[in-house]
Amino acid sequence: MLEARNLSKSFGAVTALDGLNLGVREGEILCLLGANGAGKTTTINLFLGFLEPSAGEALVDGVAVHRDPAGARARLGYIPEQVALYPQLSGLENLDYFLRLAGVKATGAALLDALEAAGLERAAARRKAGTYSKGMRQKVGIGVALAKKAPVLLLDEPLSGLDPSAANGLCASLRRLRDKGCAILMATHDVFRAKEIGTRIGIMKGGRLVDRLEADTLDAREIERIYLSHMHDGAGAVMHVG
Ligand SMILES: Nc1ncnc2c1ncn2[C@@H]1O[C@H](COP(=O)(O)OP(=O)(O)OP(=O)(O)O)[C@@H](O)[C@H]1O
Repeated sequence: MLEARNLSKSFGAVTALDGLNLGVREGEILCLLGANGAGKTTTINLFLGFLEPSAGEALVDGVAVHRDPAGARARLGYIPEQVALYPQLSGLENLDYFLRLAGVKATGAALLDALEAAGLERAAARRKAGTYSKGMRQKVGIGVALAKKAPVLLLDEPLSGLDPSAANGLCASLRRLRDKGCAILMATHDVFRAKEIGTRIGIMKGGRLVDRLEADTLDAREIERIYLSHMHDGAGAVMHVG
């Protein structure tokens, strides 16, 4: 559903992404770990069509993003680190607005169902979004993806700043989406949550994918040890699992 083929991006002299190859299938969660500046957000922005690749291509459900950004975006749900909502509108009205922008028609009942499935209670859905916590704003973002029936979900550091209960709730929503067949790519700094929900984990460094791990073959401490070994040595690509 998601594929990067030799995907590269430079900003002037800075190589943000250097020949990235990765794929995410239906029902998989790929978690990207990496230090600040490793290229995680650049990867997500290339899939979203917010950036043009310098070389290679990003594909969403077989659609090359740089050739058909609107077609690719129609298949995507996106949760940035801070979900921006219109503060004067309720969560329900925000959802309605974003879906109309995406050209998706849904009844009020379907919108409330999507928000409820994303974990936002009905009473809260009718409150102004200006009163929402970060976790509640993210639930509206998940609600958009659910109502759009987006087959692919991109998340950029969605866990940072969430309290443990909100983080648990988000992870539960992501697992449900995965079980329904959604392909999910998530950039995160949280090794332990990556182990908990990831099917696979990619470790990025200096714009390159330097390792790929199968999450269920390693425990969180081993993943952290491997991650730190990459951060602390100057070695190139080492593949622990296919
Ligand atoms: N618009 C831009 N102009 C110039 N350089 C950029 C731009 N966007 C990203 N970069 C550079 O590209 C590199 C990769 O940045 P990116 O934001 O993708 O990293 P990241 O892994 O998401 O980091 P973080 O964990 O801090 O979010 C960094 O060196 C960054 O400074």
